[in-house]
Amino acid sequence: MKSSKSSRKISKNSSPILSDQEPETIDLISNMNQGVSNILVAVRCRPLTKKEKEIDDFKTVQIIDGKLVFITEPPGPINKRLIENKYAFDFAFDETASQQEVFNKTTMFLLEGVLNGYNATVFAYGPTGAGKTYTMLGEVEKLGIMLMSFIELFARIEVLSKDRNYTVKISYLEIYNEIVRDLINPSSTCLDIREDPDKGIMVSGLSELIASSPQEVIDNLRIGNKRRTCEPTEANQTSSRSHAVLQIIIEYKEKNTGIEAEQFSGKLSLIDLAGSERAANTKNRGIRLIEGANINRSLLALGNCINALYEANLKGIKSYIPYRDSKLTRLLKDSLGGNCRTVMIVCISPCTAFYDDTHNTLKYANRAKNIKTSYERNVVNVSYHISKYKDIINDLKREVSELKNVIKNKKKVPKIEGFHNAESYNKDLEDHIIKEAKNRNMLFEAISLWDEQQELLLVKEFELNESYLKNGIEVSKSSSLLEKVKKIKRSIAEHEDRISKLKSQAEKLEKDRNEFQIKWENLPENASSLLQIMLQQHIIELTELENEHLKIHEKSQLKQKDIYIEMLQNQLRDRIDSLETQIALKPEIKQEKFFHKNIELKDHKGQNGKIFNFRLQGPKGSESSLPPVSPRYLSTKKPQVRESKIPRYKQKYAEDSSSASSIIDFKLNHHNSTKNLIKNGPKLQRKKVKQLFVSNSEPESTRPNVLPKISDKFKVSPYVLKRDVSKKKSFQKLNNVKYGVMIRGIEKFT
Ligand SMILES: Nc1ncnc2c1ncn2[C@@H]1O[C@H](COP(=O)(O)OP(=O)(O)OP(=O)(O)O)[C@@H](O)[C@H]1O
Repeated sequence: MKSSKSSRKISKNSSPILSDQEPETIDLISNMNQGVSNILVAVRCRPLTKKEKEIDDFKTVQIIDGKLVFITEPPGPINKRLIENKYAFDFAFDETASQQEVFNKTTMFLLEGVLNGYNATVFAYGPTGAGKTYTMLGEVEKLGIMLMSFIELFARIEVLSKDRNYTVKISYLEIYNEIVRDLINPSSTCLDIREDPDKGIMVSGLSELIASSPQEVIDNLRIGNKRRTCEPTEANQTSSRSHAVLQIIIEYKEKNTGIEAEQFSGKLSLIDLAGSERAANTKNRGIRLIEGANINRSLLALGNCINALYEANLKGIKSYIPYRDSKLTRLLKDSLGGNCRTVMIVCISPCTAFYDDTHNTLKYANRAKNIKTSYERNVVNVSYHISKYKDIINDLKREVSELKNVIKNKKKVPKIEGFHNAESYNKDLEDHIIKEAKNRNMLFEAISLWDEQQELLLVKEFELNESYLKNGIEVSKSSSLLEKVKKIKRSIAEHEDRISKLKSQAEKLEKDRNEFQIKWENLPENASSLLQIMLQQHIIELTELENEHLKIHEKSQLKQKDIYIEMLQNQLRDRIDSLETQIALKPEIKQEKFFHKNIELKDHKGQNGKIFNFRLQGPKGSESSLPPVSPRYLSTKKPQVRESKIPRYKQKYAEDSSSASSIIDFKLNHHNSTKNLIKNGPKLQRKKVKQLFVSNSEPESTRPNVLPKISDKFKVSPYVLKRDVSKKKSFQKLNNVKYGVMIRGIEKFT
């Protein structure tokens, strides 16, 4: 099925719905239809809750004239006087605005477009607990925009069905921790976002439900919402931790036009974004903190796209919009910049505690006001209707006359010696440029996908580790996660395969490119310099492309590092909690000594050294239930080893010896808990790991007595492999300890 797009504006006069609208909405719609603006930004301020009123009933937000928002910084110990800022928006709703009023002014006018083959998006943005879910989904007696849209759409379809055959499809997904999940059919996990040349942005494998009544949709939405990831946070008891995207696809064909009728399709995307939040406010830890980081990252990416669209608009140029920076922005690509009308409902709270978030949100929204994009109708071309032939013939005529002009101009070019050769070289070079650009694009795309999978792998492994911590030896609870991890690893391997093929293709193309210059040696100077310029320009473009990609790649690498650091912090926190519990339970263990030691393990050539931190044990007796660390952290990541003549742990000890950490000075024994894990734990672990303990024979004074630094990724695991006695002995000798440890993959010790 091929598609074509035709630009057509909805004329104000032909719009039956305009008569239903408030006068100010009519102007805004008319502006949008004329391309004066493409995004409508409305602010909605929720009332103070009962609890908030009890603490402090000062309101930081005042709404004036339905458009102006005044925000007042609450007086504090430093700022005694009130500082006020003012912002103007298309609409500003105060706490008294009803759900119906918000719907009528912000969403109702989009429905006509959607029923006529245009795209529209409404998203609620704002800090956690500011009223996004209330606005989009609503409550039992106070239906939100999603449900009201359905009721209104079906009512209109009933009227329009006299002349048209309509099909309504819905999909409902969430983006949680950068993973796309189907909320209607949850069996399909980790969906991929793709760009289809015909259909535009699409989520492969996402289920689409054909709906015949609003009730059916409402029922499905309710079920979907129960599956949505919600957790209580400090700021909101039922905080949505994911971005929920409901898409309504409306397809229609005119009746009585036979099979040649065009099929139009309009899409309404209704999005309840997860709350923007500051970690300090929410006091989130562990997985919540990672969620928060992911939420903020995707909202930041959304902000960056909005900024880039704004800048492009200001300069009147087409520039790079970083849609690829997050799943959310990739999904919203055709809902922000392209063929779409967008409404942003900015939810804020007047509560003093929200002041900073509210102000930042208003600044963010203020930028979004000025975006302008192009608005086109979607036409799926079943077979062009006879009435469209005229347009096509006119287009073809224009093309023929342009081509004629090109030929005429070419004839005017003076003949120069060697020009014929130059033309054929020119053609070869052009073909080559196209090939090389395609190859680079595919390579960068493959690397981006690889990056995404790596990020996903980190998140999943973290979840797996959390699951071990929570469920201990219950393998079944982790088995689906293990499956996912395996699947992701397979996908990473496939991407790596593809990347290596594309890289060798790129190398070959680069070689061909260098050979071109040799061929041009016999050409007249002006012809060869023309070709040189073309080649240089091509190289510059490739470099730009590469730089752009590198930026994206670097961001992803940083993101991976962030996730990794979060994981380690979390593990460390758990371990400290556990230690503290131990201490509380067994005060007598405080007397004993227990310490960490960094040991560098090298391969048989004395290279590829890895530093591992081993827990060195004092006398037996006390037991610890310290949480295990995923074996992956030992095996897959290469630690950065700093070059130094003094052994690292001694260096570190020398630096830190004065700041002794009391926690590490306690004697703790992992032996029993680890033995249990090995005995009862997942097969995988049983096979791979066994813990050996190293008795201390170091003089007391050289013991490192500080916690390992977070960034030293590989210091924390206590897992080592079973190996033969001779190797253990050589390790003992080397490290001056009684028992040695070995890691799989390291053949010998030096
Ligand atoms: N306009 C409003 N009128 C009355 N109550 C509201 C309004 N907006 C929000 N609330 C109430 O405020 C609370 C928080 O709202 P909501 O859950 O919609 O916030 P949110 O922005 O979706 O938060 P999160 O991002 O954490 O999911 C809810 O109890 C909701 O009922």
